[in-house]
This record gives sequence, structure tokens and C-alpha cells, in this order.
Amino acid sequence: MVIDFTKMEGLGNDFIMLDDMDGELGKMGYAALAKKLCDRRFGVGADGIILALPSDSCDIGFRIFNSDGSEAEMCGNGMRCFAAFVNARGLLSQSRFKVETKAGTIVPEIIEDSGGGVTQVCVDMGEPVLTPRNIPFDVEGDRAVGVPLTAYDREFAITAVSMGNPHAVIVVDRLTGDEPVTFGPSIETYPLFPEKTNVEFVEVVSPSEVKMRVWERGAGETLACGTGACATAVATHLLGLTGREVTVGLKGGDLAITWNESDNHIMKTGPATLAFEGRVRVSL
Ligand SMILES: N[C@H](CCC[C@H](N)C(=O)O)C(=O)O
Repeated sequence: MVIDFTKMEGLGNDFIMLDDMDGELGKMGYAALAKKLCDRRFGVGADGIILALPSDSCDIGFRIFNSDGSEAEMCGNGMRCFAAFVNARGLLSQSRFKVETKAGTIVPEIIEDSGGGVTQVCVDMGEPVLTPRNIPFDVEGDRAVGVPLTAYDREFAITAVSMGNPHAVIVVDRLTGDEPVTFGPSIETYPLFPEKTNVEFVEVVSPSEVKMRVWERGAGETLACGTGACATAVATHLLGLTGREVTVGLKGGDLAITWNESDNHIMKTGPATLAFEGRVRVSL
């Protein structure tokens, strides 16, 4: 099958954007397609694929598959790219729309075309989920804040948050940068996370600024993680370390996160960038 695609990235977290409104790609199997296309040697190369799909409940549907073929409930950087993609393809004409995802209804709004293929997008990411059984994180209680967990003979204090997808946020005194590859794989697959987890290592710079490095479930270390930035802002606020407006500094750049006191929604603002468009012949 010959497939037209658009390659986009949000702070270096890169995705192959695919229009599957006619369902033809789904017949190949999205998981196998993701593994094939995301391979950085034998394919196009990306952290994941993102599909535009019909929806009965929202303006449009969204699914994301990691580079290992696993499906995630949501993707924050990918949602910004998705908004710019569906707008550029004319699938939707409005700048603010409702998207059906496995994490519920998500509302992106295109706020500025910065030129050069860069679009600024603000996404209403919905409410964070803090109850461990709904993350899921198999510990008692109605919140998991600073829960001790040992990996590689080192104890970590885990604050678990779901943004539709699970996150284990760990605050460290000072980031060395090698935490994700050193500790990420063992925490991602820790038995207390029955659906595995994304893992964020965080250094608090001030009450309004943190630095974060991430090991993503199903993708490994990435340059940025949008849902992870939201989970980080929630976790550091719960720990009393930051306010409700936080700039999260990632390897790929900064994301502005606000956790609204009024409606408990998380707002995330950042860029979506067009890398290139292409056509690929795939046989699975
Ligand atoms: N690897 C994640 C999905 C992508 C999330 C990340 N790229 C983002 O920007 O939120 C998971 O399996 O939950």
C-alpha cells in the first residue's frame, strides 16, 4: 500500500500523521503499521503514529500508537500536531474543536500560525486523575504522592498521575540527564503499574519553573512529553513545590502548563511544527 503522510513534531517529540478517515489504513493493523513506519533505520522514523478518524461524539477522532506498536490513551505533543494537521488538511475549518480520544474529549485550539510551518496550540487536556486504582497504580489510598519504590537498589519517591495515560513523576535534587535511560525501563515495567507507565524525572528550579526528562512507555527516552509535562506540573503542585502555573523545561523546549483551580482542567500551550510530507510504500 502507498501511504501519504505528514511528519510533525512537538518540541522534538515526533510523529507520523495519517489521515485514516476512510479506514483503509486500519485494515493493515495500526500496531504493525506503527512499528514499521516508526523504525528510524528501516522506516520513516518517529516516536509514534497519530491517526485522524471519524467520530460520532466529537468533531473528529484521534488515536496514537507508540513506536513499539502499543496504543496510548492520549498524547499531549501529538494533540498539538494533530490540531495543526487536521486544520492544514482541511478536515476541519474551525480553530477550536472537540477530539474523541481514549482519554475522553480533548479540546485543542490553534492560537497562532507563527509561520515557517510552526503553529502555536493551546490544548485543554481535561482533568488529571489522582486515584491510584484509576491510574492504574496498585497502591492503597486516594492519592499516590511520594510513594517509595525501589529500582536498581535505589529508592524513588513516586507521585502517580494519569492524563488518560499513566505517569510516575520523580523529583530529584539535580538532574544529571541520564536518569531516563538508567532507571526508566525498570520503572516503566514495575509490577505496581499493571499497564506500565511513563516516567518523569524532575528538578524544581522555582515555584513556577521545573526541568523534566522523560522515559516514555512504549517509546523510550523522548525529547518531550506533553502529558508528562502536565503530570509533572500536577505532581510538583501536590508536593507543595510549585504553584498552578508552571513552565516545564524539556530537552526539546518549554511547555506552559496551567492547572485551573476553577474547573480542575489542565491547559497546555506549545508549538506544533511541520517537518516534511512524504509518500511511502508499505507491505506488512
Ligand atoms: N508514550 C505515551 C504516549 C505518548 C505521550 C507523549 N508523547 C505526550 O506528548 O504526551 C504512553 O504510552 O502513554
